[in-house]
Amino acid sequence: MKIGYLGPVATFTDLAVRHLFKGVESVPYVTIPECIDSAADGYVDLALVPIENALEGSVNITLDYLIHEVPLFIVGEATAPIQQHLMVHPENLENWQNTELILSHSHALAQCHKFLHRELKGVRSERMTSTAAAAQYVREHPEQNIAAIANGLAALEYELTIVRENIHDYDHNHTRFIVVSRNEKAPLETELKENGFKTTLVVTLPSDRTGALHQVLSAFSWRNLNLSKIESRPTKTGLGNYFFIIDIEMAMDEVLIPGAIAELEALGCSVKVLGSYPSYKL
Ligand SMILES: O=C(O)C(=O)Cc1ccccc1
Repeated sequence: MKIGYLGPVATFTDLAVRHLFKGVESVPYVTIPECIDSAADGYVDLALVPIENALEGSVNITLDYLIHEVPLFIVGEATAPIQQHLMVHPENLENWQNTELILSHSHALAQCHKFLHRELKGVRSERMTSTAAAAQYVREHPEQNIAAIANGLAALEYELTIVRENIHDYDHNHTRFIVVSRNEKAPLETELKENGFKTTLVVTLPSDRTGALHQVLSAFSWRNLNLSKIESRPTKTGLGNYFFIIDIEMAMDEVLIPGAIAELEALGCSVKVLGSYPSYKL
């Protein structure tokens, strides 16, 4: 089995792959769409990508790509704690406080916003495709006095020196990753024990119907179906048109979820099941 992930080596996504799938062949991709495409095209069996961060919210590119671009299913999810560190090339260690540029993934920069504002005020920051891509760039450019925000494995892998540890602004910094596959029932060969199940639906409301969202939510509530997330994303067909992405805290069954879907369809909604899958804590 092969699994694609947002690379290069030592991203947080790579750490999640290593925890979830010990010893499995993994293939790094530069961007989230490239990674998802590799699963859609069958170069890899599964792809693992970040979808949501506790501090920064959804990774929109992941949601949008799954909804609009590829016929893939979510077959698993994993939530991992995230610790961000500031690191520099050892040749710039003495002078790191005069760093001129901070590189990282946009979510990592946002997770350390207060730290950067407090301790490195006025220093420019630039987004990279991932935290590890930032660390790799810093390794390859010792002539520049720059720093990366990334994890401890990236510091080891790219031989950088951590100058400030745990610079994320809030302790409860967790990221949710999803595993996607062309096969709705692809088994996850993991030794970890699941921590519950989820089913994710994409619901499009009938346009301009008063109270439609209220009716949608009541289809879940009177069946006692607990929702762990509801998020709207633009359909990209015009201002004011949205999909609702709804996570139900339960595996697909034969009665309750199909009943809720039938009720939503009777209300004029269109419903797509993005997946019903086990959930893991890393
Ligand atoms: O850039 C990475 O290392 C990723 O895997 C994406 C990401 C960025 C910030 C927090 C969690 C995941």
